[in-house]
Amino acid sequence: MLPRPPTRITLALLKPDLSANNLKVDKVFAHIQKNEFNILAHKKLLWSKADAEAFYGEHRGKFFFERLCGYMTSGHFHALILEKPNAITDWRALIGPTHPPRARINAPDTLRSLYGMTDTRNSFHGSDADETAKSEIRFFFPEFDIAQWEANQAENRV
Ligand SMILES: Nc1ncnc2c1ncn2[C@@H]1O[C@H](COP(=O)(O)OP(=O)(O)OP(=O)(O)O)[C@@H](O)[C@H]1O
Repeated sequence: MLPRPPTRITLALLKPDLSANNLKVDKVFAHIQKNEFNILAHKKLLWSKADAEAFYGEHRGKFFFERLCGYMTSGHFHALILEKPNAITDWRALIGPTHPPRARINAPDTLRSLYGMTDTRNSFHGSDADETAKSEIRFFFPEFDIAQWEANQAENRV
């Protein structure tokens, strides 16, 4: 049997504005399947202000920080671990530019173009690098054994 190509993992969020609409959530999940991501874990969460401030701590002090934390605590949202070769770049390509109005002009087929509302309410998140993905996965899924996942990857390669 041929070895499977190595895969990567990323943390994806379907933010509260999108998660409030089950029809949209179903469409996004269909899109995720169609683009051949493997969903390794999935949970629906409701954040406290402290949770939002902890996750978005790097943005503390920026003009949009309070708005961002208010938005992320406004309702339930979905967190997913997605797996695929190039999961990080593929998921970020699928969701598109951070700002939906720009996405509608420059990347009209992306999820933020289709579903995002404003610069803050942009409906999705995706990790931007391997190390960030791991730390974000630990934040949302402390029970997910990254070391074990990496060991399984290495085994599949021999
Ligand atoms: N100029 C802005 N005005 C309002 N909100 C913003 C602005 N820039 C970023 N945000 C909000 O802060 C979040 C985090 O910003 P960041 O720069 O990390 O963008 P990103 O990496 O594209 O988005 P994410 O981290 O959610 O994938 C954005 O997703 C958006 O909700």
